Amino acid sequence: MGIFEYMEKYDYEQLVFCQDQNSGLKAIIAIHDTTLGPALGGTRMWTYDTEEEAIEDALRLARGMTYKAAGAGLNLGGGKAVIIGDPRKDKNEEMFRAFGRYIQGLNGRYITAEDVGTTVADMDTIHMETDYVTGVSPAFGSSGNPSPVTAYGVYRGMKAAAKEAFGTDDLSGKIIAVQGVGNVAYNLCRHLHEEGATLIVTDINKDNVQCAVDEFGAKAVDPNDIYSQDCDIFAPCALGAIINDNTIPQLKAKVIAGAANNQLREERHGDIIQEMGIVYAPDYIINAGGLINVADELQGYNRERAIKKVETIYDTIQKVIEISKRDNIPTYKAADRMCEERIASMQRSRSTFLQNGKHELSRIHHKQ
Ligand SMILES: NC(=O)c1ccc[n+]([C@@H]2O[C@H](COP(=O)([O-])OP(=O)(O)OC[C@H]3O[C@@H](n4cnc5c(N)ncnc54)[C@H](O)[C@@H]3O)[C@@H](O)[C@H]2O)c1
Ligand SMILES: CC(C)C[C@H](N)C(=O)O
Repeated sequence: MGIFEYMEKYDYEQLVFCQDQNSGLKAIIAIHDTTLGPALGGTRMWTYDTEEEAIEDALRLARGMTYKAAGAGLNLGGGKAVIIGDPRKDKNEEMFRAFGRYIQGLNGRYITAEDVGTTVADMDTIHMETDYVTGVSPAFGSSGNPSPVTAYGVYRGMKAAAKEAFGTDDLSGKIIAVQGVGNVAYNLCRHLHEEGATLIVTDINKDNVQCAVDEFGAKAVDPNDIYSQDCDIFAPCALGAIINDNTIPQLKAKVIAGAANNQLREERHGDIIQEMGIVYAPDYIINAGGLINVADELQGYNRERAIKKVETIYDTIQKVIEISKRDNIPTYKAADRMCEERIASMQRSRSTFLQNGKHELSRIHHKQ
């Protein structure tokens, strides 16, 4: 499919290519929809095999952010950036400063933050060139690393999903299988351990696994065995597309609630797990805590206010479950419906003339 054809299919607004020979910057910024506000989404740095793969990733992730912001009740649109390169080898100051200038050139239509392969330090470098960046160091009055807040949101959403499946949101005594013990899941495991849950963990990084074993008394299993564990809740916190034809028959959990983006390989996998009676907490609803946290910076960061908003992920998951029951549709579809309705209602909202607004006549009036 051609790029314009793909953009038309999902109604993307803009795709920006950024190149800087000196630093080696090759970046793509995708802006999906700014109906609700400026497009906020992280910058991913990854060794894409082809340029097409990088474009596709930027476009797909940008659209995901439109839904994430709409579902979280934020006045933000969806965008995402990708930098082609190896985050362990190819980073340099000039690259992120050149990238910052490209973001500045968009004049606030796109605001960036961390994603896979980028860090708070990278955001600080971008911040040298533009204010349209969040997740900057707390030293600048910003919110820093979003992962612990994402984890708290996942914990809250997991409790709401557990309430639906087990009649109680108390996770003490529940057996929870966690896939990937990275930045988000480490913090999630801490909340679950403190509440008295029993943890089963896996990761391809042995140090991360050992950490969870030592600190939270977790049982470690091989990466391929995580799906078939006898557990109450499965928390995917590593990769996307892990709910698929191969893994679904292995699942014993009654709840799927984790941080990973794009958990369903295909939509039909969401239909299958619904039919199996599994309560699925849609990924972009349950993992919106990091976005909510960085978005708070736009009003002057207040951690208490951000955390209060992240807590409402519990209510949002409950709302999605209600829509799913009301309309007799799987939870992933219910979440999409809820977000699309919010965006559509803002698109329909009447455009009233404002004397101090952006209309040509308003400007004439002010000049007088
Ligand atoms: N960091 C955030 O604030 C945030 C926000 C929203 C969504 N997410 C999503 O949550 C997920 C985790 O994010 P993170 O920031 O913790 O990333 P991370 O890279 O810190 O952690 C991911 C972990 O998964 C492990 N892993 C990779 N492949 C694996 C496999 N096959 N089996 C088992 N473990 C494997 C990695 O070794 C790593 O420890 C990602 O999908 C990310 O897109 C993160
Ligand atoms: C804005 C960021 C915190 C975005 C985050 N990487 C996410 O996927 O939600």
